[in-house]
Amino acid sequence: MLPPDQVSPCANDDFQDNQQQSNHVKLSVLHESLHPVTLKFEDISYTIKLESNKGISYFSTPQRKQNRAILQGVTGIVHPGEFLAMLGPSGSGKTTLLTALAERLPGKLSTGSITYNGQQFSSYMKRKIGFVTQDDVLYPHLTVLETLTYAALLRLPKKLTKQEKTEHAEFVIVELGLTRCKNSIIGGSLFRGISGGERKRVSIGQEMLVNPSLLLLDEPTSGLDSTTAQRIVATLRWLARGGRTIVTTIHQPSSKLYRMFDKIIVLTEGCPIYCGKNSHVMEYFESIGYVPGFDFMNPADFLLDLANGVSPDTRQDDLHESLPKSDQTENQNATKQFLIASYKKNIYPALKEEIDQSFRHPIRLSSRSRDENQWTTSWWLQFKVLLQRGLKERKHESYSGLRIFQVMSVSFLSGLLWWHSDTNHIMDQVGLLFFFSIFWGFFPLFSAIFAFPQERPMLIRERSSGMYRLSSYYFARTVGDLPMELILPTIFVTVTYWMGGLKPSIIAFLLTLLIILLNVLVAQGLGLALGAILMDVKQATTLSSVLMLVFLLASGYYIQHIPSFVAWLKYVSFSHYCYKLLVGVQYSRFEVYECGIGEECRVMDFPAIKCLGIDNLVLDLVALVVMLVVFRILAYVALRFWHQ
Ligand SMILES: Nc1ncnc2c1ncn2[C@@H]1O[C@H](COP(=O)(O)OP(=O)(O)OP(=O)(O)O)[C@@H](O)[C@H]1O
Repeated sequence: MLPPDQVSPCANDDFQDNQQQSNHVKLSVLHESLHPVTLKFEDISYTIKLESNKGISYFSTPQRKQNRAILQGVTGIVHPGEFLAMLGPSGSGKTTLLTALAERLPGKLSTGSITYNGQQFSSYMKRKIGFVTQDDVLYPHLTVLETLTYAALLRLPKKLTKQEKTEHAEFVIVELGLTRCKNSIIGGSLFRGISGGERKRVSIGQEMLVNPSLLLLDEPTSGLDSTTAQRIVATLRWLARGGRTIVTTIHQPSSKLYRMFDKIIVLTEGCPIYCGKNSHVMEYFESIGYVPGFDFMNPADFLLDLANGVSPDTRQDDLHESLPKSDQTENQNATKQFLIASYKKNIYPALKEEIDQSFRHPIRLSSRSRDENQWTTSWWLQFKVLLQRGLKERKHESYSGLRIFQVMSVSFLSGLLWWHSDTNHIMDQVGLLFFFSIFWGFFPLFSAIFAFPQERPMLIRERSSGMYRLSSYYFARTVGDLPMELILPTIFVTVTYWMGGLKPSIIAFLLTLLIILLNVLVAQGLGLALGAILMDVKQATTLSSVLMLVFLLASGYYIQHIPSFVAWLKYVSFSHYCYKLLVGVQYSRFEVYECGIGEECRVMDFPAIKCLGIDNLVLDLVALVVMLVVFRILAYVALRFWHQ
């Protein structure tokens, strides 16, 4: 396999001759762009509203929202096969521009337009764009190989077999120099995994896999050593030569790296001061009076100095000499203003003409491309892969010893506390049934709240690139949680039911278990819905604790004479239905208990049970099933609202 920097730009034929058959398949998918894209952006301006408070006191009145221009009049064109870099000081708007080009800005552009082959952004284009963000959003418990293999399975087209997709993932690993750490876990904030540079390469690899026509990268070399950075930029250049359009932001490239770009845009405070061919940049600045201070200066350093308003010592004209030298900031601002004005006068007209020219010959997507299935993989495959990935990622969490210990210890303790209670101690027995309904309401509810808010960044990233349907993700996530959600209550009920001396009947035991499992699913559904609606763990936890407290009190165990104007509360409490069903299964209509010495009373007349009224159990069952469906639909709708 040829290293990327040795690949000739037009060497597709040589390539095919030199590579083995298997490599040929991988390279053809990775190297050649099947749908070249010309990216044009014209007069882009983007403004955000900032809310500022005068003081930091809670009592200070909020000031009016201020507008802040982040981008102003940025124009450019990048053809297939070109590699464009955005340069500029920190805060100059590079990331914002890149995000705008990926159509992922949270707000709308104030002015300007972005087109892809002369057409607006579409769901078709969404799948042709690869976007590598500055922060790597990766699953911490997966290995490098697993991360890239799952991405390959989800993102590569249906026509490739599983084996071929896996080989692609392996190929990208070799290509990005990740072989040594391919079996290491990614790692997170609480446990160490691969290094920051390796994480960045995994993020790039995920996007490389899909053979994007337009690849946008936010600082792909930050935190990397110069050799690795060079290798990555060489790979990107190689990808560009395959007919892709590649745009990257870059902070402080070495001169060697800098020379690999075809075009550059230099930004200062959101305004462009240069946009065009890399080979012409020095010539241009020389023409307006700026040359590097010394012969071997890195051009990138020179440009960054200019973007910061720092003019080199050897300025050839004395245009600014009249400015007061003592005031450095003013001087720098004047330099920036001069550079912006020069751009508008000298570069913008030519750029505009180039864009207008290319608009006359818009590249039309072939009807085949337009009609191409919106999704690269089937619903079922997406579901299977997401389920498998979710199980792997969350097995530490779901099957954590701590969680199992928590449930087992509570079940043994409850078994001991209610040890062989019998019907004669009916109050205790009813208490155990109520405890079942409440414990298996709280536990799954609070576990489920975290599901969607925690996975949101990943979902945003993957859905933005059209990786899978929301429905396949939703089903995979909920189904993946089921085994542990159901195993733990099963163990709990088995231990506590028999230790607690409840009705010694297999049927009664199985019915009790089924009711509790249904209760668990309802509580889990409510947790998922609250998490998905609020998308904030803190708010969802607070609301859930209030709800559970209301359910606890309104279920009919603690208070038997609830005032009629709040009595309806029990009808919205799933714990109430669960408790009622458990009591109904445990006691038969004509069962008696010892209510005094030698005195027998009907169980149905026991105050707590009488108040509960255990007739119409079918209706209670229906209520639970309806809640199960409604909460899950609600969770899905809320998720769809957040991830349109
Ligand atoms: N949502 C926002 N709220 C407040 N300020 C914002 C927001 N988005 C962007 N900005 C501001 O816009 C400016 C440009 O931000 P951007 O991230 O695009 O810069 P950058 O050139 O990529 O910086 P860096 O190189 O440090 O990543 C910054 O000053 C930033 O603080």
